[in-house]
Amino acid sequence: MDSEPYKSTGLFKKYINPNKIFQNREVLRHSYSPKELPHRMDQIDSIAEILAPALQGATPSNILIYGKTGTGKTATVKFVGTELENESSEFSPCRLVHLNCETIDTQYRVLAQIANHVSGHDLKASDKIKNTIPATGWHTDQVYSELKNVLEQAGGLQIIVLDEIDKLVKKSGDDTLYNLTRINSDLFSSRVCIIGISNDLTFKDFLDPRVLSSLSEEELVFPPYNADQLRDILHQRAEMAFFPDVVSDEVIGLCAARAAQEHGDARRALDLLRVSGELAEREGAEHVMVKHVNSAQENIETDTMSECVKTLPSQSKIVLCSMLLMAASGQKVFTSGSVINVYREVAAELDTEALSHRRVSDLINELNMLGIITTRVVSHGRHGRTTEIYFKSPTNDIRTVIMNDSRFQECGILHPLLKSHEKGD
Ligand SMILES: Nc1ncnc2c1ncn2[C@@H]1O[C@H](COP(=O)(O)OP(=O)(O)OP(=O)(O)O)[C@@H](O)[C@H]1O
Repeated sequence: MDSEPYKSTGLFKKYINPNKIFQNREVLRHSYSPKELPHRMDQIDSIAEILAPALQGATPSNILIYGKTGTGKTATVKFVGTELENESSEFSPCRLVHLNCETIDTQYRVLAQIANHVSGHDLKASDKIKNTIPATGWHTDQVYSELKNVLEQAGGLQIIVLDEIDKLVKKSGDDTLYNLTRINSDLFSSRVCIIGISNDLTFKDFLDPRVLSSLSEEELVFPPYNADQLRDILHQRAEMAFFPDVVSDEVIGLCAARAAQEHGDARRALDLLRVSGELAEREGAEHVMVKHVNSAQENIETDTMSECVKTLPSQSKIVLCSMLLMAASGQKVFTSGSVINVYREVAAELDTEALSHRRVSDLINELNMLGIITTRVVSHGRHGRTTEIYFKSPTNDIRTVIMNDSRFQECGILHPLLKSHEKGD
C-alpha cells in the first residue's frame, strides 16, 4: 500500500530564532573539556610535578585534592592526565581511569569499573573484552584478583581518579581505598597511583589513619575563583560558544560577578551564561542582554531550590510542611517551639513517629544551612535567647514541590497548602 508523502506542519518554525546566538553551545556544557585552563597554572604545575616520575618508570605519590565545587579540580586533573597519557612511551604507558564515585559507590563497582576500563583500553578495538566483570554476582575477592590480572596484562601505570571520593567512603567505608592503596605490593609489571578529589573533607574522619596517610601523600587545595578570574574563563568559552558580537563584556562581567558572589564556582558562571544565551535565543533577540542574565539567575535558583527540596528526607519535609502551614496562616516569623508543636500535629496525622525536640531543632538547622529557610538568634537579655525562623523569599516553589507528594495531598491538616497550591498563589 502506498503511504502518503509526509507533510510537515511547521511545528518548529516559530521556535527557530533567525538571529543566530550560539555557534557551539556544547562548549558551555559541564562535559566539555577545555584545552586551556586559565588561572589553574599553579595547580597544573603542582600535579605535573608529582606525576612526572611516572615517565621514568617510578610510581608517583597518591594525591588528595580538595576544593569547593566548580573550582576546576576535575578539569585540571583530566588535563594533566591526558598530557601524561600522550607523553608516556608505549613501553611504559600511563593511563588515566576516571571514576565518579557519586554513582560508582561500592567496592565491587569501583574495582570492576577499573578492570573493565583497563581491559578495554589498551587492546585493539576488535579484541576489546568489554565488561569482563559482570555488574553483579561475583565475590569481591574474585573481582579484586581479576583486577590484578587485568593490571598485570596491561602493564605500565594506571592513574585512578576517584572523583567525589567522599561519597564512596560515606556509602561503603574505606575497604576499597585500603585495597587500592595496597595493590602495588601484589603487582609485578604494573603500578597504580590514586588521585582522590572531594569538596567535603569530613570524609577523612571515616578513614583508618593508615589509609589516610597513604592516600594523602600529597595534598592540594584548589581556591575559589574571584570575579576577574571567572571573567577570563567565561571570555575564553564565550568566544567559541557564541557568534561574534552576541555577548558583550558587560554581560560576561555580570555573570562572573554573580557567580563570584556565591563561592567562585566556574560551573555556576558557565550555567548562567548558557541559560542567558538560551533565553535570548528563545525570545528572538539579537544579543544576550542584562535582563536575560537576571532571568537566567532566577531560573537557576528555582531549579536548585526545587531539586534540593525534592531530595529532602521525609522528616525534614514534614518540618518544612509545618512551617509552610504557619506561613499560609499569615505568620511571617516562627519560633522553633511553635514549629515543633505544629510538626507534632502534622506527624500524627501522617501516622509518622514524631522526632524529639532536639532532632527537630537539628533538622531546622539543616534546612537553614541548605538556604531553604533563614534563622537568627535573638537575645532577650536576662530572659535568654530564642531562635527566629522565617522564609527569605516567597514560598510558592517550595510549596509546589512539597504538595506534589500524594501523602501530603491526602493529609487533612495540610489542605490550606493544597488550596493555595491549586490556586497558584
Ligand atoms: N580554569 C578554568 N578554565 C576553564 N574552564 C574551567 C576552569 N575551571 C573550571 N572550569 C569549567 O568549570 C566547570 C566545572 O569545573 P570542574 O568540574 O573541574 O570543577 P570541580 O572543582 O571538579 O567541581 P565539583 O567539585 O563540583 O566536581 C567545567 O565545565 C570546567 O570546564
